[in-house]
Amino acid sequence: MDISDNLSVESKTLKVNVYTSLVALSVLLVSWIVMSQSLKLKAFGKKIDKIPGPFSIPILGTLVLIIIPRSEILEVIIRWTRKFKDGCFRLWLLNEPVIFISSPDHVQKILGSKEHLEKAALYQVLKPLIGNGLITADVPSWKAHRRLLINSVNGKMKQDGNVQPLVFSLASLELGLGCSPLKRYEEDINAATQELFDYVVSERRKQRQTHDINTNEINTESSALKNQKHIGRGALIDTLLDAAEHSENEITDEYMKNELMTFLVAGHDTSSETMLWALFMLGSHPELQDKVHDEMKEIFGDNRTPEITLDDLSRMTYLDQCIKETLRVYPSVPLLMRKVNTDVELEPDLIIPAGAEVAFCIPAIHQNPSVYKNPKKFDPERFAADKIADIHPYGYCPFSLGPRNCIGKRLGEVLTKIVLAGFFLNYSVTSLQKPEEVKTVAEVTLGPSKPIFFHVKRR
Ligand code: HEM
Repeated sequence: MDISDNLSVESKTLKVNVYTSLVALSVLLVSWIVMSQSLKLKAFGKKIDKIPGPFSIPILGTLVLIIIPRSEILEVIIRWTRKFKDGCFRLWLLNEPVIFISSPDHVQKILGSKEHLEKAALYQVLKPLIGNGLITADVPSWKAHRRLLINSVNGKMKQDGNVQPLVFSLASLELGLGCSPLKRYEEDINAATQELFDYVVSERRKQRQTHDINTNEINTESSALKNQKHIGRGALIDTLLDAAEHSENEITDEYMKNELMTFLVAGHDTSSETMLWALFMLGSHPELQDKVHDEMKEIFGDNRTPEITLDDLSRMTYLDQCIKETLRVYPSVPLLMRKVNTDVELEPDLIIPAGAEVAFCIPAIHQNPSVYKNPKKFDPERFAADKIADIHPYGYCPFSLGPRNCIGKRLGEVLTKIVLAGFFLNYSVTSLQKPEEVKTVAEVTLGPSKPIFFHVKRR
């Protein structure tokens, strides 16, 4: 064996040693990461378990949830809200904790804060449908886009005193999409809508270009003609296209379609479920329905097909109370969820640890007996002008509250009101089932567990 053989054996041994050390180091590193993660999780779990809740076991979580039927789940959550101190309890969904809160002061601490704007992981299920639109957006892009869109949602209504066109473009579609036969074709509708948006975005872009060329060619000082360029603008799609023209906004076609889909999804079923529940409640309380009809007659006299204006809507105070009470008893979005970024001290002995997911069960918040006397009763008088101030501002949240509330709140209210106003001016309705016979099913929106039947009569 010569010296070069020795060197080659030594270098092989050295290589083996380096590999062994690297493998050992990697194993150590991975074990350290796993251990520190599991210690963190254990510490996190311990903090969560300081919050009371129904019986749960490690890994499998709160087992009882498996056997509760879908139509009972809301009632069970409301019961737990009443059972646990301060209306706060934790559930374990397998290994993932969720903390439910319901007291208005606690709700305010999270929804009212600028700190806790992040949505919970559950919202990811909506991403295939609406991508990074406002509802599912992460906080930085939400901030940029919310600022951009808010004026186009509310501004359009202020410009057009007559709100009827809004209803024809949105609510007629709403009533169609909200009804159950079409639910069967949901996938096809979604695919077709995406295709439609492709078409709408590209056509609108072409139209705008042609219009820009024409108005530039006219080259006149007439302000009327200059303004023509903006006729029809102010719609959501134009706000997005305007923003896309300024590259710093990074508005892609994909984002534009997702945002249009977000507004369609967020605006339609919510408003149509509200209309449905309002019909059901007023159809079950004929004396309240008569008051609504009297109000319509007072505003419109014998005109059965009026062009309803914003001014007319502001005079419909009793109908407004009925819609508010409908949204209290049947909030069309039953569940909101956030992830908190810092520890939140709800009470000195009740702390939500940073990183936890918090759920707001709106029906449970709306049936809090310390906010509402006799909470099960449908009573529009709660929202009369001289009583509304008695309601804690965070005890009523059908449109959520705080910085990340519903951007379409005003539009949703106007749509619902105008459709119901037209209806009660011309028709009377009787619900063929009693309220106690119809249960609710909480999905993304709050629907009835079975079809509701009405008898409708022309007045
Ligand atoms: C009665 C009708 C409506 C109800 C009850 C309602 C309720 C809500 C609620 C509770 C949220 C918060 C969701 C969450 O935090 O996860 C929300 C968000 C939202 N709503 Fe509505 N909504 C209604 C109508 C509308 C309409 C008509 C539009 C659009 C034209 C709309 C667009 C949106 C959007 C885009 C968001 C996300 C806002 C953001 O994260 O910044 N909503 N809505």
